Amino acid sequence: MKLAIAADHAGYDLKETIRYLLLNTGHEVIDLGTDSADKPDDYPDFALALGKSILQKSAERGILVCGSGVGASIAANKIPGVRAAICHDHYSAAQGVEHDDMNVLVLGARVIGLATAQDLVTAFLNATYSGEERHARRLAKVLAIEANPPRS
Ligand SMILES: O=C(CO)[C@H](O)[C@H](O)[C@H](O)COP(=O)(O)O
Repeated sequence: MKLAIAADHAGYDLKETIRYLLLNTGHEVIDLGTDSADKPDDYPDFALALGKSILQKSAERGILVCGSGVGASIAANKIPGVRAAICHDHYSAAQGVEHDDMNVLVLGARVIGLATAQDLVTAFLNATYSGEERHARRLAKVLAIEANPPRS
């Protein structure tokens, strides 16, 4: 699969490990930074770059890493067309795709270990959106909110 991956300084080490794992399992990976754990930077910059790669279809799905996964999730979900979720368990990483058409998996590098991260990435990548009527109906409602968000 064609994937984009990005992290801030707090997620850099996990991002690099996952990137090599993905390359070793035959995926095409666009690395959108950051390039160091030592230089503090800002997660919204990487969430934006990754979100753009999804919107522009340079990547089918994305993996985003920050310290907790919270900030990156918040930032990524501001981008129309991005459906990002922080996951800590296998069920959510798979079901988020199957039911909700999640296209960005967000990981908290200061929260989960490598084995869990690997399991979540595998669950995310092996899952496909079911498109069943009830899920399509709910997703259409999500997209309607995105297209016309309440302003007050
Ligand atoms: O976890 C995060 C946001 O939810 C990000 O990794 C932040 O950048 C985190 O706050 C980094 O903290 P630091 O003290 O600047 O390393």
